[in-house]
Amino acid sequence: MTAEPEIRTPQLESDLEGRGWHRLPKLLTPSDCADLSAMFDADERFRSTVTMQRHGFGRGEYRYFAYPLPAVLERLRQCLYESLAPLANRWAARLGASASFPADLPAFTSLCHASGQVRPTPLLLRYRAGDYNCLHQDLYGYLHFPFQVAVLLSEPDVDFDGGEFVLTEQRPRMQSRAHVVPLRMGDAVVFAVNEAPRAGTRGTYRVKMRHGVSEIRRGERFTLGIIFHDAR
Ligand SMILES: O=C(O)CCC(=O)C(=O)O
Ligand SMILES: [Fe+2]
Repeated sequence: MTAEPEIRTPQLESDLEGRGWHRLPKLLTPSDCADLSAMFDADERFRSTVTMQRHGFGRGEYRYFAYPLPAVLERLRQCLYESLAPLANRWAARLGASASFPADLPAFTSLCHASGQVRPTPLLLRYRAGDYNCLHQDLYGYLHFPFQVAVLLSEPDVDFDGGEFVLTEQRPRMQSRAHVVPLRMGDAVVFAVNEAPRAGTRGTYRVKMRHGVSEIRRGERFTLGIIFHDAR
């Protein structure tokens, strides 16, 4: 991990408000990326494996980590949570939600566990030529943190072609808007899990976000997904 991730709050906040995503360049070093990708075959690290085509989720494979998480992931998850929790609370207030997110991840994890969401959600994804990830949301129960993070672990144009990270914003009474997030190896994207508040001329409205990955045309693409709420 590159020291402590540099999170510039005003930029993060205005990006998430304006378009639902913010890029964190070089969140992980190339050697962290290689170590994490290599973990894909370490069965003892994972609690379950999903073959996406079996569920109509797309094509490719992903694996949910078991607790305890690898040290670099645990540290990153805690540190990102702490940076994002104040904004999560501001969003909850604007969306009229009663949720209040504690300042640190162990406290939020305790809330998840108390409401029956006990299984870890961070995951490793592997795509090969022809694979893709359909637009979706990562909601795993009643409690959900409004942001999640994905870190690209492979290098575009070198390790793979295609495989763009995409997001859509579904806006009330308007056509959906699409985003393609430019990522290099080690870069991360912070994005809204579900609903994002947006300032309109007649007050705040809600935008529904979905994310996915376009088809990989060549090679192999790994991603680390960091979701903060645990699953039922
Ligand atoms: O592979 C990707 O870039 C997207 C992964 C994903 O869906 C996630 O991290 O939740
Ligand atoms: Fe996802």
